[in-house]
Amino acid sequence: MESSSDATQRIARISAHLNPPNFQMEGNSVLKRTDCRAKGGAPGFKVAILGAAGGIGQPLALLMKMNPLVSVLHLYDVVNAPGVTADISHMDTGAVVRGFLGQPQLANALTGMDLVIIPAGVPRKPGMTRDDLFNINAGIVRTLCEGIANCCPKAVVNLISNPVNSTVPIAAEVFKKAGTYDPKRLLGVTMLDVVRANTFVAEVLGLDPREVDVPVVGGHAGVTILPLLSQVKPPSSFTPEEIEYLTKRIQDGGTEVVQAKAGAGSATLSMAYAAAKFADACLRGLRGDAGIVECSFVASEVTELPFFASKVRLGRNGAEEIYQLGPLNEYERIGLEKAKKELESSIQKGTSFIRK
Ligand SMILES: NC(=O)C1=CN([C@@H]2O[C@H](COP(=O)(O)OP(=O)(O)OC[C@H]3O[C@@H](n4cnc5c(N)ncnc54)[C@H](O)[C@@H]3O)[C@@H](O)[C@H]2O)C=CC1
Ligand SMILES: O=C([O-])CC(=O)C(=O)O
Repeated sequence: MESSSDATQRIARISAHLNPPNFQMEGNSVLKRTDCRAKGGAPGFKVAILGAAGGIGQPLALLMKMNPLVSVLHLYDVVNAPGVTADISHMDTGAVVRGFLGQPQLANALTGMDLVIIPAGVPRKPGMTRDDLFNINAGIVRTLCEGIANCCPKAVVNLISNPVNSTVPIAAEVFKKAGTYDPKRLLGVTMLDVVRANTFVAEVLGLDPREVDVPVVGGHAGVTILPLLSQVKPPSSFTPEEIEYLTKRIQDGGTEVVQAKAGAGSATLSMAYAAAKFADACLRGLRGDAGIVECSFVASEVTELPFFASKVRLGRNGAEEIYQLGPLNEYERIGLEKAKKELESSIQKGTSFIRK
C-alpha cells in the first residue's frame, strides 16, 4: 500500500520531470525530439501562425491543428506562445505543434514553412476606423514580412492584420525590397466579408448559408467592401430596400462586432473560422486540387489600382488566376467608384510607408 507521503513524492518527481511544462517550445526541451520514436514524416503542409496567442490566433491555431492537410504547425507570438502551444499540442490530431516566443525565435518559426498566416497586431476599439490601426500594425507587418523574405521567401502569405488595404501593399514593398516578391503568393484575407455576406443574404432569402455564394470585391474597410448582390448564387433578386440593408450590413459587419464587444476587441471567432476556411482553400490549391476559387485582396489588373479584392483561382503557386468583376448593375457601379477612391489612398499610404 502506498502511503500518502510516497504518493506526494511520486507526484513531485513526475512534476519535476515535466518542468518546464512547455516542452514543445523552441530551445526548451526536456524530452528531446531525438528521444521520440519518429513518425516517418507525415505528408502535409507546414503552416505558421504569427500572432498565434491573440484573439484570432488561438481559435485559428485550434482550427489549423484540426486540418488534415497540415503536418507541422508553428505558433509564434511575442507573448503567451508557450501556453497556447502546450494547450493545442495535446489535441490528438496529426499536425506536430511547435511554439516560438519573441523576435529571436522568429527565424526558426518561419524556416521551411509553406503557408504563413498573419493575424498579429492590435484590433479596433469602438469609435476607431481600421486605418487608425495603421501606426502600430504597419511596423509589425513590416518586421514579420522581413522575416518571411529571409526565411521562407516561397511561402504563401495570408495577411489578416488591419488595415488590410494598406498592410498588403506594405508586405509587397518589403518583399520587393528583399527581391523575393511574387504577387501570386501574397493574399490579403477578405474571407470574413464573404462569410458575413453569405450569412446575411441567406437570412434574407430564407436559405441555408452553405447554399449561398456572394462575391465581395474591392477591399476590406467600409465602402471598399463591395458585395456583388447581382451575382449571388443561387441567382436571386432583391428589392432596393434589401440591397441597401444588405450592402450596409456587410460593409459595417466589423463595426457591428466592435460595438457589441464594447472595448474588448473586434471579430475573433468568426475571423478565425474565415481564416481557416481561406487557409484550407490555399492548401488545397497548393496540393494541386482543381477549381479552388475564393475572394482575396491581391495585386491585380482588374481595375486601374495596383491591388484589388476579387475572385481568384488558388493553385500550386498561390493566386494563379484573377477573375474580372463580371457585369455590374448601376448600384454596384456607383459603389465601385466610391470603393476605388478610398482604396487608392489606403494603398498609397501602405506603399509609401516602406518607400519613404
Ligand atoms: N482581415 C480581417 O478580416 C480581420 C482582421 N482583423 C485584424 O487582425 C488583427 C488581430 O486581431 P486580434 O487577434 O483580435 O488581436 P489581439 O490583440 O487579440 O491579438 C493580436 C496578437 O498579435 C500579437 N502580436 C503583436 N505584435 C506582434 C509581433 N510583432 N509579432 C507577433 N505577434 C505580435 C499580440 O501579442 C497578440 O497576441 C487586428 O489587426 C485586427 O484588426 C480582425 C478581424 C478581421
Ligand atoms: O472590424 C474590425 O476592426 C475587424 C475586421 O476587420 C472585421 O471584423 O471585419
